[in-house]
Amino acid sequence: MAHTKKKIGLIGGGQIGGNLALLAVQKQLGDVVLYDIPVAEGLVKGKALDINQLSAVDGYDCRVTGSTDWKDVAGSDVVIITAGVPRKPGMSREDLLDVNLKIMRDVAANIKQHCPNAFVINVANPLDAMVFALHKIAGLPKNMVVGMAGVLDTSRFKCFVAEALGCSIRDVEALVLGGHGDDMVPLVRHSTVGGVPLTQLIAKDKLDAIIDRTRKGGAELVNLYKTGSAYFAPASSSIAMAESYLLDRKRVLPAAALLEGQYGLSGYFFGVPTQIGAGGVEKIIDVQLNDAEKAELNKSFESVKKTVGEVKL
Ligand SMILES: NC(=O)c1ccc[n+]([C@@H]2O[C@H](COP(=O)([O-])OP(=O)(O)OC[C@H]3O[C@@H](n4cnc5c(N)ncnc54)[C@H](O)[C@@H]3O)[C@@H](O)[C@H]2O)c1
Ligand SMILES: O=C(O)C[C@H](O)C(=O)O
Repeated sequence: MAHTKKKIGLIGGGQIGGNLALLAVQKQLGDVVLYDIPVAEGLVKGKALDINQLSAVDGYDCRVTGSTDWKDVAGSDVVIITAGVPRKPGMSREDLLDVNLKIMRDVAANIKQHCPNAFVINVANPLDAMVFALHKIAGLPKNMVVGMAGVLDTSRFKCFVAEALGCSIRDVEALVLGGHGDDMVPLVRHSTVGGVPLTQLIAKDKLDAIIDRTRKGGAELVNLYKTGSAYFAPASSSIAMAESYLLDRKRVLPAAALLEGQYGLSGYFFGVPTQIGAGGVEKIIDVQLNDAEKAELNKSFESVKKTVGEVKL
């Protein structure tokens, strides 16, 4: 019988990779191949077995295979890359550039060979530079390559707003643009709670504190965990993007996409609102910004350009 279930290739079976596999199965998005390097064979085989046994309890019909062979990943509809080292307290994401670029060279070359038709979501840091390298090395069409950061950064912002107001997180709408770094741009003017502008609900000093906490949200988790970085929320955020592609939901989600003139910027992957559906990144939405917002976005873009400038392919 022909294989009709979707196939999800997860590259990296660490903290985020394992959670991605669990979520993909729980949402019954498709069969999963959890790939890692040979030294981590027991880890991916163990996680696969453990999740498959949970499936029996809960009645999920999607299977996870733990593998160290790219041939098993071949033909995936979606590939999510979490292969890479997480930072430790005191480090910036940019400090990971050399070590993670080495890993990305290997991963991107294998994607080119084994999964040329997949929608590929990169999660590894430094995010915007890694997705740039991935796109160059794998040679995939621009609409089929994205970086996950904006969904997570926006989700953090919404979480802090809901906490500050004591309101349901469901009614918080917000948008964080820019690179996945400390100068990301939470767009307060475009954020609402139940349709009411956020600026009417939270005093400026409190809002500034929320913006600051959002910008440093990754480091807050790194300082708590001490041996690595966030993994539950990053996994959920990546699955939201994969799901929108696989189910053609056409959700509008912030993602690092290749800019070609939007926001007056070009040539780099950068966090902007995108529409993700069966065509991958089907649209990039050019939000109208005022001068102050534009200046903040340009600053964030310069930071991304600087890091990408250090990428030697
Ligand atoms: N974009 C974001 O918002 C975001 C959020 C959290 C973490 N991250 C990044 O995601 C990455 C992974 O984080 P984690 O917590 O899962 O780390 P982790 O250390 O738990 O897992 C990483 C896995 O990658 C594997 N790996 C190494 N080289 C590989 C290769 N060549 N091919 C396949 N797998 C390989 C390792 O063996 C390890 O199992 C880090 O770079 C981290 O900074 C990004
Ligand atoms: O902060 C990190 O190093 C991991 C990730 O980018 C995050 O924002 O949680």
